[in-house]
Amino acid sequence: MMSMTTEPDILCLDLVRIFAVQGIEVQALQGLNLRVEKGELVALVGASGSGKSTLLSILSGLDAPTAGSAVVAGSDLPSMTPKQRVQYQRHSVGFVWQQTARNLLPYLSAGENIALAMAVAGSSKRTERIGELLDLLGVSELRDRRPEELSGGQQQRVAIAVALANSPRVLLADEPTGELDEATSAEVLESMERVNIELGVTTLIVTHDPTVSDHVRRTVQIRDGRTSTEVLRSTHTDEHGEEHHLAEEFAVLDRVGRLQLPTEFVGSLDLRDRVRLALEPDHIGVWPGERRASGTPAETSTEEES
Ligand SMILES: Nc1ncnc2c1ncn2[C@@H]1O[C@H](COP(=O)(O)OP(=O)(O)OP(=O)(O)O)[C@@H](O)[C@H]1O
Repeated sequence: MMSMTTEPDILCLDLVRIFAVQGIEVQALQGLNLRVEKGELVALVGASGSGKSTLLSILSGLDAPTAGSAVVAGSDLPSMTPKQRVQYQRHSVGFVWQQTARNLLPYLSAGENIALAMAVAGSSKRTERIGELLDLLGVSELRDRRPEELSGGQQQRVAIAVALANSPRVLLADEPTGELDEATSAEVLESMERVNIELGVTTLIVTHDPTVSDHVRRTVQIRDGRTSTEVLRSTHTDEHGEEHHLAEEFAVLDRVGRLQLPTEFVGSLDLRDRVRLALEPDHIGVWPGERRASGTPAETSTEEES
C-alpha cells in the first residue's frame, strides 16, 4: 500500500545520543534506525530507560543527537537554524505529551486553545477548522469548556486537536495515555487512529500501553537505544468471509547487518556467547554454538550440518 520509493516522513539513521552526567556517559541512543512512511501510524514501545523519550525529544527538535541523522517531514533536524526549528515546531510537527497540563493552557477553553495554536503560528484563525477538528476528535460539544472542566481523556482529545491546528505532516505523541485508565486510553487511541485515517497525518506514538497494538498495524520495539524488533499486523478475509488477524514479528537489521534475537528465542535454545550460522537458499539457520566441557572452542564444520 505504501510505496518505499517516496521519501519517508521520519528517517533516523544511526542516531546516537550520549548524556554526560558528572563525568559519566549514558548512551541513551546507540545507533537507532527508524523509518516511518508517509501516512503510517506506528507505535514505539520499550522498557523504561530504553531511549523512547530521548528519541522523541530529538524528533520534536527539543534536543540534538550526538551523532547520526534525523530527517522529519523533509527537515534535516541536526542542521536546522534556531529560526527554522521554530518554523518546524509550528508547522511541520504536532505534539501530544503525557502530562495533560503540558498540552493545554488552563485558562483557555478547548476552542481557544486551538485558536491560540493557529495564532502563534501566524495562521489566520479559522473558526470552521476549529469546529472540524473538535468534531473529528468527538469533542465538539466541549468547545467552550476549560481543561479543568474536562476529563483526562477529553483533555487528551482536545490536545490532539490543538496539535493538528496547523495541519502538520507528522504527529508525535509521548505516552498520550500514560495518565488514563484502560477504557479512556482506548478512546484516545481510537481518536488517533481516526485522525491518521481521515487526515493521513503520519503518526508516531511512544507508549508503554500494551493495548496500543489494537490500534496500529506496526509496532516498533526499542531496546537499549536501538530498534530491535517490529510486529506487523494485517487482516485478511478468507473464502468463507471470516476475518483473520495476523501478527508477524520481525527483527530489525541495521545497515551493517547486525540484528538482535528476541529474548524468548535466545532463552528457549539457551543461546550463549556465540551461535553457529548457515546460509541456506532462502533463510539463515542459527544453532547454539557447541561448547566443550574443557571450554575450548568447538571445531566448526560446514559438512556437519547438512
Ligand atoms: N537529560 C538526561 N541526562 C542524563 N541522562 C539522561 C537524560 N535523559 C535521559 N537520560 C538517560 O538516557 C536513558 C534513556 O532514557 P529515556 O528517558 O529516553 O528512556 P525512556 O524509554 O523514555 O524511559 P521511560 O519509559 O521511563 O520514559 C536512561 O538511562 C536515562 O537515564
